[in-house]
Amino acid sequence: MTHDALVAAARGVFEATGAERVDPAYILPSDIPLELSGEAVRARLCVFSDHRGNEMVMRPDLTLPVAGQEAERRAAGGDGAKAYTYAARAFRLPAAENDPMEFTQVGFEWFGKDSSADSDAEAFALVREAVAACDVTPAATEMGDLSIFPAFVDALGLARITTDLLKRAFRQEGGVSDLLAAAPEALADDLQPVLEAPSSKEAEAAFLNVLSERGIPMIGTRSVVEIVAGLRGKAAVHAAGGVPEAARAALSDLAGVNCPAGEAAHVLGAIAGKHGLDRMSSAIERVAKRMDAILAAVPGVATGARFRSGFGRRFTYYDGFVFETFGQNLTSRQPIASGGRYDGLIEGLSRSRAAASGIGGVVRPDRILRAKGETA
Ligand SMILES: N[C@@H](Cc1c[nH]c[nH+]1)C(=O)O
Repeated sequence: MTHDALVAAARGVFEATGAERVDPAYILPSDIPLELSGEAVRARLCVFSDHRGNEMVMRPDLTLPVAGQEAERRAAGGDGAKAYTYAARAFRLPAAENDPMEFTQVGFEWFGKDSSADSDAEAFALVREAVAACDVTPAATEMGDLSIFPAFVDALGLARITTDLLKRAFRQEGGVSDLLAAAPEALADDLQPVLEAPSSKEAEAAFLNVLSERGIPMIGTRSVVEIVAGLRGKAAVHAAGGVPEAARAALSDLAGVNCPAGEAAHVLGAIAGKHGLDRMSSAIERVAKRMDAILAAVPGVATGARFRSGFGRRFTYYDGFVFETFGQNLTSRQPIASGGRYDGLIEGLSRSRAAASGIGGVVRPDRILRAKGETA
């Protein structure tokens, strides 16, 4: 199959569901993709300045601009369940040397459907149908659920500031282990003005000042806003006595979960039981129901599918079920298909003027070609 034939095959699967075809804005103001991309994608955004000097980004995926349109539509009074589909170009600096900077994603986004284990499974199965239509055999599948960690943290009954800091740390690769590795220490004296600043703007200015006095350039992919929020959070947790030992033990058990997907609910349930976290049961039940529904819809997926508790941070809009499917001849950073749930995104993008559940998925025909050992 050629690249065009793969696009047509995948598109046929998504259009057969009756979803509406869309091709939203190519160019977005940089703040939204910067805020909603995980560190791995943020470092790969194609950024430029427009004629007024505003920082803009070529869309790194289709979920963001499609959800942006939907947020506008709902904020203007639109409602109901909506399904969209696209076969469209997206832009990212390459994840591996042989990845293109501009590529096609064929996918769909559903808004306002009920958020349930069954609709999670339905979305996953639809992506797998598109993969099958491309005549490629998946080599492996990874799954995760970004609602599990916050649910564990809530069940621990910690101080609000500690809860917030842990949830924020979870969004960053290695963030939780950094936090749990050692009790948070008091911050260096020269950072006191950052902590004492009356507003976050002044705290950010104070932080930049410390960097320039220490002669440290501002590099890396974390924004000043995030760094300052992290520093202030850490200091507050330190003042509150750090993360209690029992919570550390529960969270480090959770962080280690990496098991066959079919065993995930059992493994999570055992950890919750061991640490006396009864309030976890509904989140874990959903993992169990979802897996049953996936196994029923996609026979054979059980072999080679894994569940990892830390999986799924390429975009920070994800807040529930997430998955990636892999093929041959590609690295672990190059899924041929991926997707997930983002029930909070419409509310965030519309600044709380609207709310709707969301879930979607894509296939990458260029990578499928490579997985099949063919060239474009
Ligand atoms: N936009 C995601 C895939 C996705 C679509 N909908 C939900 N997730 C990506 O590019 O990886």
